[in-house]
Amino acid sequence: MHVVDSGLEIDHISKRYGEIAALRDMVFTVGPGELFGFVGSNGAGKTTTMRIALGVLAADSGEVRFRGRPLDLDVRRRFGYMPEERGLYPKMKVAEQLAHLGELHGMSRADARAAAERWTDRLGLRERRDDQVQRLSLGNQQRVQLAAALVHDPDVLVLDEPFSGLDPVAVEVMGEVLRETRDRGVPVLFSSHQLDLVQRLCDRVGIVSGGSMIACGGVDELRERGPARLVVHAPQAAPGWTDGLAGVRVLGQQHGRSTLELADGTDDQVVLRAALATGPVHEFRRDRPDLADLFRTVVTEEHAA
Ligand SMILES: Nc1ncnc2c1ncn2[C@@H]1O[C@H](COP(=O)(O)OP(=O)(O)OP(=O)(O)O)[C@@H](O)[C@H]1O
Repeated sequence: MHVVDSGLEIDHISKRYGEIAALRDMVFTVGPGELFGFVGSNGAGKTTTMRIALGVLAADSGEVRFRGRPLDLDVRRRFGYMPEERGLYPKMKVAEQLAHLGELHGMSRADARAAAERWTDRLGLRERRDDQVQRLSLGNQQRVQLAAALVHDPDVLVLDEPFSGLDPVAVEVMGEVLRETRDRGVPVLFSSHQLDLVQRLCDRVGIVSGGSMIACGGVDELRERGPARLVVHAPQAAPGWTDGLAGVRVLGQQHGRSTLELADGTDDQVVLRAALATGPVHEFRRDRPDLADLFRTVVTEEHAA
């Protein structure tokens, strides 16, 4: 029988903490070989979702499945997790700690040591292998945490804000490792407040607000849903040059470069002619809102509803 790998399915999860409804009917799927960015305001429910996805917290209702199976201990052992509250043993040495975690996930001692060596190399921690974790900088502790999530070659990777506090080089390395992991067919779910990074890295993104998924889809697909924009660089145009153009809203103007939002059906050639009437036009291009704009729009609409 051919079994379709449905990846990690979060199926209508709800969770209350007393009076607080942390999650209401949360639904999404991270397919095999998919890098999924989970974004939302503080307190939106990302960490709660991830903890339930890993089986470290129980849902009030709904189900999490991996490859069609509800979570049990065997399935959970094959998960890799980077929690928000970084749970490493502070006094243990880096390589020792990683090998220990590998063994806890069922690896032989030799395999666990080899994996610890491989990941410390890959994540630029070679020089730190024999340091106690508590002596490392926060960014390096985070690299160890990523190594800890990967050391047993997991089938699923779930990372709670893996990019926060990393320097630009570490951000690149982290991004590469996530893409490589995805390319091996692993579903990768991570949360972040760095929307530019999510836009650049992810295949799909989910925007969560008030404990529910309010927008979910391919990054380009979500951006396409937003209103069209024009970027116009007309250095001699005075502020107000678009006044009187129907369906045109000015989003920003700086150094002769205007970002305009066009209502549906607006003829951009009318805008071009108006720009040319001011003098030379060095740039004229269509654009779509980026993820940060989209986030602001959908979260504001949700709050207003
Ligand atoms: N142990 C707990 N006891 C009571 N309330 C909790 C607990 N953990 C989370 N909450 C509440 O549940 C809601 C969701 O919190 P959660 O940590 O999942 O959000 P988040 O999206 O991860 O936020 P952030 O971006 O700030 O990390 C919030 O209202 C939070 O205050």
